[in-house]
Amino acid sequence: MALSFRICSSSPLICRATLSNGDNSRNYHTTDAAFIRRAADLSEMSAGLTSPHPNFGCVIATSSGKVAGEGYLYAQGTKPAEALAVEAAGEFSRGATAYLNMEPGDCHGDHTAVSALVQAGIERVVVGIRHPLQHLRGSAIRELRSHGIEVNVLGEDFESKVLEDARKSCLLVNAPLIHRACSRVPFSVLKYAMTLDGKIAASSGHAAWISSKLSRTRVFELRGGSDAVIVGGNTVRQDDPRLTARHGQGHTPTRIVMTQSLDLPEKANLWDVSEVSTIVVTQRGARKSFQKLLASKGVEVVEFDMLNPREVMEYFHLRGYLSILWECGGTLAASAISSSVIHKVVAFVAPKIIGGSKAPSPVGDLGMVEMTQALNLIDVCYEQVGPDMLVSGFLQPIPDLLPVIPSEDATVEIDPSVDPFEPSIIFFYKTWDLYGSFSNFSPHPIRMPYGEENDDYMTWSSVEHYYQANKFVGVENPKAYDCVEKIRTARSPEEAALIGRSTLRQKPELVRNDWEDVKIEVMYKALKCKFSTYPHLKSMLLSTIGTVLVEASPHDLFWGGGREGEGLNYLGRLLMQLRSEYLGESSVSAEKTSSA
Ligand SMILES: NC(=O)C1=CN([C@@H]2O[C@H](COP(=O)(O)OP(=O)(O)OC[C@H]3O[C@@H](n4cnc5c(N)ncnc54)[C@H](OP(=O)(O)O)[C@@H]3O)[C@@H](O)[C@H]2O)C=CC1
Ligand SMILES: Nc1c(N[C@@H]2O[C@H](COP(=O)(O)O)[C@@H](O)[C@H]2O)[nH]c(=O)[nH]c1=O
Repeated sequence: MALSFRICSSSPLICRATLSNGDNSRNYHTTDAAFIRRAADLSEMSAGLTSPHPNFGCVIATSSGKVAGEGYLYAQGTKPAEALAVEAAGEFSRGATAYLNMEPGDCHGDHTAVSALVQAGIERVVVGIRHPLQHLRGSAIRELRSHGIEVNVLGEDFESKVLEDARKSCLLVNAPLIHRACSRVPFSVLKYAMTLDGKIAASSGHAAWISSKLSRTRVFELRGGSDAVIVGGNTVRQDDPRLTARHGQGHTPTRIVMTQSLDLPEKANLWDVSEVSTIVVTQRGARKSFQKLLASKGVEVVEFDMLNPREVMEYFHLRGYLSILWECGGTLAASAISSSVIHKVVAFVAPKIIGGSKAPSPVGDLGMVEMTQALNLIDVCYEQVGPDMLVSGFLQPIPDLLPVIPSEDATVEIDPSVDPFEPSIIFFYKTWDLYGSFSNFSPHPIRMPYGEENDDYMTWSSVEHYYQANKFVGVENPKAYDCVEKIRTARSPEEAALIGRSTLRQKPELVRNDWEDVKIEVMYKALKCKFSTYPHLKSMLLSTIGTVLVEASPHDLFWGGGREGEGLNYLGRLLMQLRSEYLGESSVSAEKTSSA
C-alpha cells in the first residue's frame, strides 16, 4: 500500500498523505513508516551542498495525516530541523505528531530542537533511530517524555516489516555518523568506473572516459557529499585529476593523495589549492625537497611512520572527517579493502569492451584463490544511469546500535567533580562531540560590534563567523567590506570559514595589516561574549575546572593541539583563561596569553 504526497501551494505548507488505494483508515504503522521515510529523505537534502554532518529531518503531521511543516538541518551549526519544521507548521503544530529520522543531538545543555517541539505543542514524536553518539543517545527522548510528550522509537516501541524498512532508511542516511560512533575510521566508499569486461583503463593506462557524462555528474555529487576524495600516487601520475565537485554548487571535498615514494610530478592539477585544499600523505622522511616544494604551493604534507589505509583513515577520523570517497586504482583499492576500511562500493559499469590482458581492473590482488572466498556485497542496488549501470552495495553492514541503547533511567552526564590530584585533559573538536559546544562552530549566535572602534552591534551566527569576518574589518577597500558581509551572512560556520580562509589565501591585500597581532584578542572577545550570553555554556566551562582544555585538531597547530601535542592550542588556552576569569582567579589579559 504505497503512500503519495500532494504538495499544496498554500502557506504554511499543507500536504495530505493518502493511501493510494483510497483507503483512509488509520494504519499507524504504514503512516508512521511513510512519514519517517520522508524525514529521512529530507534529512539528506543538504548532501552535496555542505560538508557531511549529522543528517536531521523533521516532518510535522496533523492528526488527519496532513504534512503541516517540515525542515532539515542545512549544515553543522545551523538551525535545527525541528525548529524549522515547527516554524513552517505554525499553529498546525499544536497537537500534531513530529517525525524525526534521528533523535535530536543538541549539544550539552542546549535544548533548541527539543524546546522547539515542546513550545509548539507537539503531542507525539516518532523517532527513526536514537542518536548514535553515546553522550547524546537517549537524552532528547527522555527530555521530550519528561514534558509529557508521547515518544515512540522504531524498533523499540513497535515493530513491523514496514517500520523496519523505514528504520533502515534512517540508518542509511546517517551511516557516516553511525560509523563515527562505532569505529575509529570514517565511512569509506570505493567508487570506480569499469568497462563491461572489467577494466578501469586501457593497457596504456588511459581512462578518460569509461563512464558516460551523466555518470560522471553523479560522481561530482558523490564528491560533494564527502569530506574527502582519495587517490593513489599512480592515479596522479597517470590522470593528473582535479577531483573537484563540478555539479554546479555546493561543497567541495579535500583531495588526498596517498603515496609512499612521493615521486609525483612537480606540476599537477591537485597542487592548485586556490579553490580547495590538497593533503599528501606519505612515508616519514620521503623526498624532503619535494615536500618543501609542495608546502610552497600550499599543499599540506602529512608524514606517517606506517603509511597504510588504516593508519591514514584513523588520522582523518581524528581530524573529524565523517565520509571519504576512494577514487583510486586497483592497487590502493585492494590495500584499502584488505585493511577493512572500505564500507561501501559504488561501481559504474559502462557497456564498452576495451580488452587487454594488462589493462588494470578495479581491485588488485586480495590473495583469494577460490570463489568461496569472494566478498559478497549486501543491500545491493541497481540503477541505470544513462547508458551505464550503477551497482552499489555494502561490504560491511551498518553497525546496529540497538544493543547499546541506555535504559530509561541511565544518563550520560558530564561529571563536574574532577579529582584535583589527577589533572585530566578534556579534548573537544567537532560540535557533535561531548564538549562540542566549546567549538567555534557551535550554533551560538553572538552580538558584537562590527569593528573595535564601532558601536554598531550586530548578530553573528557563531564565533567562527565573527572571527573570520574580522580578518577583513577596517580595510579601506569595498571588496573587504563585501567579504565581511559575505562571511556575516554565510549560512553556516563552515561556509564562513571557507570564505575567510580562501580570501586570506587568494586576496591577501584585503586582510587587515594588524591581523596577526590582534587575532588572539579578537577570538578572546568573541569567546567571552559567547560564554557570557549562554549561561549553560558558562556552567559547562566552569564544570571543567582542574582540567586542561585542548582543541583536538590534529592539523591546526596554532588554535589546536596538533597530532601529538605539538600544537600551540590557543583555543584551549583562551577557554582556560576565560574559565579563570569567571572564577575570579585571574585578570590576565588576552595580550598576556598571546605572549605566553
Ligand atoms: N576508471 C576508474 O574509475 C579509475 C581508473 N584509474 C586508472 O587506474 C590506473 C592507476 O591504477 P593503480 O596503479 O592501481 O593506481 P592507484 O591509484 O591505486 O595508486 C597506487 C599507488 O598508491 C600509492 N600507495 C600508497 N600507499 C599504498 C598502499 N598501502 N597500498 C597501495 N598503494 C599505495 C603508491 O603510490 P607511489 O607509487 O606514489 O608510492 C602506489 O603506487 C590509471 O590508469 C588510472 O587511469 C584510476 C582511478 C579510477
Ligand atoms: N576514468 C573515469 C574515472 N576516473 C576517476 O576520475 C578521476 C578524474 O577526475 P577529474 O579530473 O575530476 O575529472 C580519475 O583520476 C579517476 O580517479 N571516474 C569516472 O567516474 N569515470 C571514468 O570513466
